[in-house]
Amino acid sequence: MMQSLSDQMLEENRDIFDAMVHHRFVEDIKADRLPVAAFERYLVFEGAFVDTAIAIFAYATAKAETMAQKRWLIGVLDALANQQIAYFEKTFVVRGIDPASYDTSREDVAAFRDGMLAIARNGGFLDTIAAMFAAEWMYWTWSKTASRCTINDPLLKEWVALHAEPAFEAQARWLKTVLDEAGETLDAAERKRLSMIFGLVQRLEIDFHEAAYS
Ligand SMILES: Cc1ncc(C[n+]2csc(CCO)c2C)c(N)n1
Repeated sequence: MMQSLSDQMLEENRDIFDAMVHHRFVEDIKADRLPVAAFERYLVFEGAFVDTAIAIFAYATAKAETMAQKRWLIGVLDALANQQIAYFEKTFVVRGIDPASYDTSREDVAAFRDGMLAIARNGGFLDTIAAMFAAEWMYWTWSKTASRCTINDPLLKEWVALHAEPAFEAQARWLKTVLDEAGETLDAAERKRLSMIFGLVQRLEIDFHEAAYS
């Protein structure tokens, strides 16, 4: 039997995926030593990215092939706008963070945003699904481990818990299933191209998470 497309993507990009799930940002969270300044910088960059994710999933919704896919993606959009964005609105108030005083146009942060947006705007439906599978499978993987660690900052603990919970797992698994079903009828070149998107996203993610430190 042919290997599933998602397994092929994970296998071909194992080194870069492992580098991201063991990034110092992740290791610092697991050891409960993420510097406050790094967390707050990350929160501003990440809040801006969640706004971008709404645009990415809106492109995916427009390009979806079936009504079942559109219905699922509209659910994702609802969760982004009403749960994820709400988390940032609350967090910025509680911590007295002014997002306008941070530079979200810096190169590493912009490269992630523009790279993800370009895939969604210029690519086909599966390109966006591959990119978001890369982003979400990676978050779910490290958050599952980190959620079992002691995290003293309640807002950081909440953010990690959000990505370890069943609703987020279901979202990551949905992306995986879409890829695996489509992958059965794709030729080797197309499967390779989608796998390379997975790798590109991990590289952009590594730089994005490094940006929290400077
Ligand atoms: C930098 C960065 N990369 C990946 C995720 C994972 N993630 C969590 S929610 C969401 C969008 C739709 O569910 C994505 C991609 C993140 N939050 N931030």
